[in-house]
Amino acid sequence: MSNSEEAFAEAKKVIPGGVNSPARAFSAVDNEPIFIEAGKGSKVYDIEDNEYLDYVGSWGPMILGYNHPQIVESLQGQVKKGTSFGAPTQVETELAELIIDAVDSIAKVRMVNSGTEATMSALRLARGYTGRDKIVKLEGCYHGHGDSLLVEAGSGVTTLGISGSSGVPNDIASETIVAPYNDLEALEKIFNKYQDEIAAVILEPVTGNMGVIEPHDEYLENLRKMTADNDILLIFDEVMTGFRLSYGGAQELYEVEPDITTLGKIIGGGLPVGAYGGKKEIMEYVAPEGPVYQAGTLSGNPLAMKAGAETLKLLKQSDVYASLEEKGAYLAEGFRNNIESLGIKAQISRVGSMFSIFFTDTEVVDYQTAQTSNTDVFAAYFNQMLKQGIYLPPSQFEANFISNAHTEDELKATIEANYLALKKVKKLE
Ligand SMILES: Cc1ncc(COP(=O)(O)O)c(C=O)c1O
Ligand SMILES: N[C@H](C=O)CCC(=O)O
Repeated sequence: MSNSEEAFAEAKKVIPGGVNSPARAFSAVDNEPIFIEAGKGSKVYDIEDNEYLDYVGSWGPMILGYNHPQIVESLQGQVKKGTSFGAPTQVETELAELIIDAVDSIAKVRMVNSGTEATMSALRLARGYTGRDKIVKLEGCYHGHGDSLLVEAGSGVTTLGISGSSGVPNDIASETIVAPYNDLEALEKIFNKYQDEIAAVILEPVTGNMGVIEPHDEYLENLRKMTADNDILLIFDEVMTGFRLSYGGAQELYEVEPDITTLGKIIGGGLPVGAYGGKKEIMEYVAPEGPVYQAGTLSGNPLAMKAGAETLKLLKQSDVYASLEEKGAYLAEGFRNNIESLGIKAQISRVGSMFSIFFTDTEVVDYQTAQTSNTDVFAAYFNQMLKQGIYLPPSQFEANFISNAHTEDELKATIEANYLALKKVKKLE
């Protein structure tokens, strides 16, 4: 047994499935998780000190790479002062100001501890503000594990083929209406049927949790118009895309402003965090200013705020987004050349530094088409990459992330590994 196998066996005795989040389980790729000891830049090291070039990035937060010296230093400074007070600190205001400065649609923002809390709270706020109960979510989008949002969810729910409804009261699930991504006609029908009952539409503006899928041209603009025309709030879940696709997130990239935005991942610099923000008149509904209650013992935790603020300051000062776009384009072109020269049924989907490979020749535009990808081929591909020391998310229905720490040589090595892995899996098609 390897050290990771032993560690996994031990973990399974005391933790359900041996993992604290199902997405880490490796069961969809017929393998077992690697136990990580450390990370530095673009690399992670397992408990046997094997080195992996990493494209998981802690599922998104590590845009600057692991263990960035300035973030580590700022955390050390904060640890010495104290790790939690349950009282206001100035660093909460600092991070809020950085977010508001970056994201035009946010006038006020409330910090929470995870992306799940952010989306749950955003829904409660939308319901409290509009006085309506129904929510529209899009198939294959994942917004964390809140009751209202597990219906037809992506990420681990799709990876593990879980229905999403076990343990969720019918009365709650029935308030969620599901529509396909990239399909305005379906939404129009829903709006006509439930016109005065829908509080909000929530979506990942660019999806990552059914693999990366880009919105069709003008999809987000038209969605904005349709929701406004029907007095329905538009919630962009930018937990993954916020500060990832550009400093102002997907909404800056596509020039569409939602009413409420949810954030997480990058804004905590690798510590547990979430946030939701939006227009002033909507955010004024949040307690103690307004009637919508939401709270948290560790909300605005000074360590998370410090790491987040330091990360945003580093991102703001640099040309990181231009560089990530270049790296993403280089990697995607290399992968596409490999696919073409080997004649494999696969496609690369990429926006900025988020990308996925789908093993299908059907154009992937939504949840149904994402599911045409051959997950057996994906599993074999994943394992071939891992053997070559490339650590990818262990699921077809996740996004890969490039960080600012990835070098040109590392990207080149990844393209070479991709060629060899594709060559090996070709016979499985
Ligand atoms: C788009 C999106 N929303 C919400 C979440 C939930 O965030 P968390 O895992 O921090 O609860 C995630 C990731 O898990 C996500 O990718
Ligand atoms: N897809 C999820 C978030 O983006 C993966 C993280 C998790 O649920 O553990």
